[in-house]
Amino acid sequence: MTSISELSSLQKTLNAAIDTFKAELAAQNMPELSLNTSKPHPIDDLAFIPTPAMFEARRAALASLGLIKSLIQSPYDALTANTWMVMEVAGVRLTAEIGLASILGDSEEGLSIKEIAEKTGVDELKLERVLRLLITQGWFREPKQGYFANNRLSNLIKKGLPGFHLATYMNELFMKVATNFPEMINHPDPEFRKNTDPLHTAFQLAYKTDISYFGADGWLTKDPEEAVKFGQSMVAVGPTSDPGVVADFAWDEIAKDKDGIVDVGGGQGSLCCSLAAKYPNIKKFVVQDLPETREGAEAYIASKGLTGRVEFEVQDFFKPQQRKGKYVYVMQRVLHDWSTEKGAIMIKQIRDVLNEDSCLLIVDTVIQPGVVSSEGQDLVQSLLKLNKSVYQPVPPPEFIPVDFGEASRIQHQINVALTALCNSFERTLPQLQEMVELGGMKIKKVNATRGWASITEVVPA
Ligand SMILES: C[S@@+](CC[C@H](N)C(=O)[O-])C[C@H]1O[C@@H](n2cnc3c(N)ncnc32)[C@H](O)[C@@H]1O
Repeated sequence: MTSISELSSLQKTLNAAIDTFKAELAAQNMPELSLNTSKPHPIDDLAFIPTPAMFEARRAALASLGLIKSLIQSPYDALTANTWMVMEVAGVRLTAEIGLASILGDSEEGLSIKEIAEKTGVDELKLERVLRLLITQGWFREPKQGYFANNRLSNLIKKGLPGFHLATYMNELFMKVATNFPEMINHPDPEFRKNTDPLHTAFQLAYKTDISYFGADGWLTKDPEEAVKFGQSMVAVGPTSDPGVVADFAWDEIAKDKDGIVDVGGGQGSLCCSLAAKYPNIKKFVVQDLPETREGAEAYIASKGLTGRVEFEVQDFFKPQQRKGKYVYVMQRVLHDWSTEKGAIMIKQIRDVLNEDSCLLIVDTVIQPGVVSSEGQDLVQSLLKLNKSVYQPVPPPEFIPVDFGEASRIQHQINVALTALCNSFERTLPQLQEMVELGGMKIKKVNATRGWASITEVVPA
């Protein structure tokens, strides 16, 4: 592998990906993309689902762009930029907390830093420094010197929008936890290092507590306000995977002649609400979670106008499952919070109520390795072969890692974030298999979706 062929190959993949992306925009009569406007683009709609070709072109473009950046950038500059990346994360939280995006609204000319300072009460010179840093990373824009306006990214963190919860609660939680993460992994006590329970994590170190974050006696249970904020943040993670989960699986077929869908550990019910809106023939949706989630879930379900069709019920997923019948049980982003042994106990509770008319779906990411394929396939050929209606991922082109590198960043970020928060993790396929088998079940099929989640069909062993 010479560096010149690597760069040329990535450039070719990038060009093919961008050509496809532009052609898909044009085919859908969508406007050109721009970061120099306060207007959102139609593809920014949280419910937007790209065509399979557009989705794959975006993955390939992000993967090649990420690698081209690493190839071209001075490695020492990359190290230096990484050192202070944390200030960008802090800067996004600051702008969300002071409501800057809401203040700027959809003004194209923006507001002067003086007006912004008056409206937010924040020192203008300090804020200007933060904004200029954020602009280098695509947040906000400076239409004329000293004036700042929203763009497609900053629009997402307006108060009341899901992105606001990511940029505030989730941002702060993981900023704190991240500070102690190296100490967790490389703890002076070897017993702490080896421990895989949720009581030996960066969370306890950072928050100086001896309770776990999740669980019946955990941090969220003891603080209902915190539980509501966490629930809102989980809803906010949804748009990165929900549209694909809803669109890329035959939910109406699997739920046909069944009593309904039971979302075990379903949080505020965002998945059930999205499914209820798309599949009117599915009879009933039940969101099961801990008692402290009820208030937030019922408010969320009501806000979607789905009270009655989607109902909340209390169910501890470590205790025997109360719903016995012809149900499709779903566990989304739940097993990844627990060790393999605990996950197997949760799976066993479902297995105990399964009959020939019911089934279990696990919705979680399946972690792929970062290995670079030496026999990558030409992206143009792969895109030409894509089925237009049923989503199937394309194989990685030459020099693009199996996990599509930058395009799988969120999966890997959450994988490490889970380790830091509760000593759990996203699973590779063999790791998922191990947990499912320990729970007395076996994997029937793994279905890819346009997003980071896979839908794994699991049946009794
Ligand atoms: C990471 S969130 C996932 C929520 C939802 N499934 C989603 O995809 O947005 C994990 C959920 O598990 C719930 N949970 C934690 N321990 C539980 C238990 N013992 N029984 C039932 N739910 C529990 C939490 O309240 C939280 O809503």
